Amino acid sequence: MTDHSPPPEYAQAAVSLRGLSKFYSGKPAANNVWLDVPAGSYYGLVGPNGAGKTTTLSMATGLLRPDSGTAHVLGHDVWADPVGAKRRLGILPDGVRLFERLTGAQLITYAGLLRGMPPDVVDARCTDLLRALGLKEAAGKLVADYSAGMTKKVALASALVHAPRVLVLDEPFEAVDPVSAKNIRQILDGFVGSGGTVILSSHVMDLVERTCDHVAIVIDGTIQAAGTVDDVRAGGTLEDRFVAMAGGRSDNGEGLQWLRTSSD
Ligand SMILES: Nc1ncnc2c1ncn2[C@@H]1O[C@H](COP(=O)(O)OP(=O)(O)OP(=O)(O)O)[C@@H](O)[C@H]1O
Repeated sequence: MTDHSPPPEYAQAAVSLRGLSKFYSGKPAANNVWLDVPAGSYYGLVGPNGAGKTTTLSMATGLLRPDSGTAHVLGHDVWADPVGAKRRLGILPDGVRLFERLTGAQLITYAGLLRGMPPDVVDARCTDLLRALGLKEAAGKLVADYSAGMTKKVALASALVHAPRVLVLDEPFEAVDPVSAKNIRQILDGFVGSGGTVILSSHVMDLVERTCDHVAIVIDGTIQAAGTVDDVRAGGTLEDRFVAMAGGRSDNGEGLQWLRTSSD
């Protein structure tokens, strides 16, 4: 029988990435990524467009098979023991593709039943989640008719219904209004407060700085800095550190003079 017990070196980490790489047409989208996300942390993953955040998170959660390297979730190898890893994971993937011909309530119910949960527990949690995320009125509406923010929220509810211990969220606040964002932050705060781990990617440095206790900066498919937010920002702001590392462009829109001169 295969032994799926966690190797001791991964026991303390919620997520451990070891040498994860993915190449497209010979170019690295993620290049030898090593990262330990401590259990109970609120971990931000930041980086410029195309840096490899989605690729890394997809490999870490079993959505994309790496060319090399391993990913463990609470000690369970995502590829060798997918059931063990995925039981503990809630995922909000990039560019969420959902069964849009279901209503919001049906989608959350489907996610719960797929996890093998008893129907009465699914029902109760579905009601709680719809209320907590402000979707109660839209429960009977087709997801196809949801706005982008509502879609994000129903996808988050579907990721939460089985009470995972690790949440991996790709751009959870994108397209979400400020009231809903605050609402989601409170839910995530409570989740981390009870010992859960949140990993989120975001382009909003201010949000990461205010919300997360740890952060990793990804540039060109590699982790350039990782640790507590205070360590990584090193006395400045996270945005300054990010821009310095990403090599901030200062061409001031040169080459777009035509945009500034009107012929009328
Ligand atoms: N399926 C694919 N086929 C080919 N190239 C890909 C594929 N997926 C990603 N890439 C490339 O890999 C690199 C990393 O992409 P990725 O989506 O991981 O970046 P990201 O940091 O999430 O970007 P963003 O912040 O814009 O969402 C990019 O250069 C992208 O073009």
